[in-house]
Amino acid sequence: MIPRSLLFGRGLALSHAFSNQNASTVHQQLSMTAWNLRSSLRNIRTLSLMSLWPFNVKPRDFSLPNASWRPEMSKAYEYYNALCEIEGDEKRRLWRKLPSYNRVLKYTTGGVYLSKIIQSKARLFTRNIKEPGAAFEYVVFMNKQEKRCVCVFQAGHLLEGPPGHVHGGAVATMIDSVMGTLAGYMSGPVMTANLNINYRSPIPLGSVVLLHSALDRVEGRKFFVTCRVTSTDESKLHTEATALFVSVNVGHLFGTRF
Ligand SMILES: CCCCCCCCCCCC(=O)SCCNC(=O)CCNC(=O)[C@H](O)C(C)(C)COP(=O)(O)OP(=O)(O)OC[C@H]1O[C@@H](n2cnc3c(N)ncnc32)[C@H](O)[C@@H]1OP(=O)(O)O
Repeated sequence: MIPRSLLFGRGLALSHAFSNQNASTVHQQLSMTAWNLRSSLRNIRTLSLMSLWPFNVKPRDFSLPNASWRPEMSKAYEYYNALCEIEGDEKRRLWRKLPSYNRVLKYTTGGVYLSKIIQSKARLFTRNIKEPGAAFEYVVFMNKQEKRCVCVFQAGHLLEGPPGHVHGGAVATMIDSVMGTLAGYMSGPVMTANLNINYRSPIPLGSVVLLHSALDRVEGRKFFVTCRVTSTDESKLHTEATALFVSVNVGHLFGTRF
């Protein structure tokens, strides 16, 4: 929607210009008015282009550094971010930092199940807490050529399970999300069909860990993925997982299949 002030505000400037007796001032004001009109048209064009964007406003990338990040998180981020600058074969970059938004598409139908209100309020599970650092703070770096990715994850205080440690379900959420992101990056839309997790050592609340995920093999529509959660120096193994992702067509995700 274009604000009324944008459409009509310049008209006021025009009528004001003609009420002025001084010719050179009128000329000057007319030029200004023409400039204002041109800039309004530019704004209108930008607004109409933005209305094609499936989000209300330009989405915020939640995976950029913020004040809640511990030095360990920033250090790991800088390490992998620097890898993104290195060019491999055919001048292609091996590593890529993935942006991360808090919602998928504004108008996914979800078939007959979701009302318009629920659709408009839908937010990605891992990005629905507004306070920076309170829950899932993470960034994913993808290496498509090597079919693997690394996620730097800082577990916030709202993710407590056993006293002082991260809830197993929160760890599973991150594992599923990171493995699913890798499988989806390699193949297009996927759904988790099977997820197996072995918890080897608890993750202290507030600590920073790495999730190393790799594509093991592909059989038709089936993508077998592995994941290891370790300390940032990789000396400690926290969790191991394997999963099967099945590639689905868009109709499966958007509800038209059901
Ligand atoms: C950090 C970034 C944040 C970004 C976060 C963004 C990423 C988020 C990723 C999170 C992903 C999720 O949590 S997804 C949400 C949780 N998952 C779900 O709700 C999925 C529910 N299940 C389904 O919708 C369905 O069962 C599917 C899609 C999995 C499969 O159905 P289908 O498409 O009809 O396919 P179907 O013929 O049944 O199966 C295809 C092949 O897979 C095999 N198969 C199917 N299920 C299984 C199974 N459980 N275990 C073994 N094998 C199986 C079949 O035997 C067959 O093998 P063969 O005969 O061909 O050999």
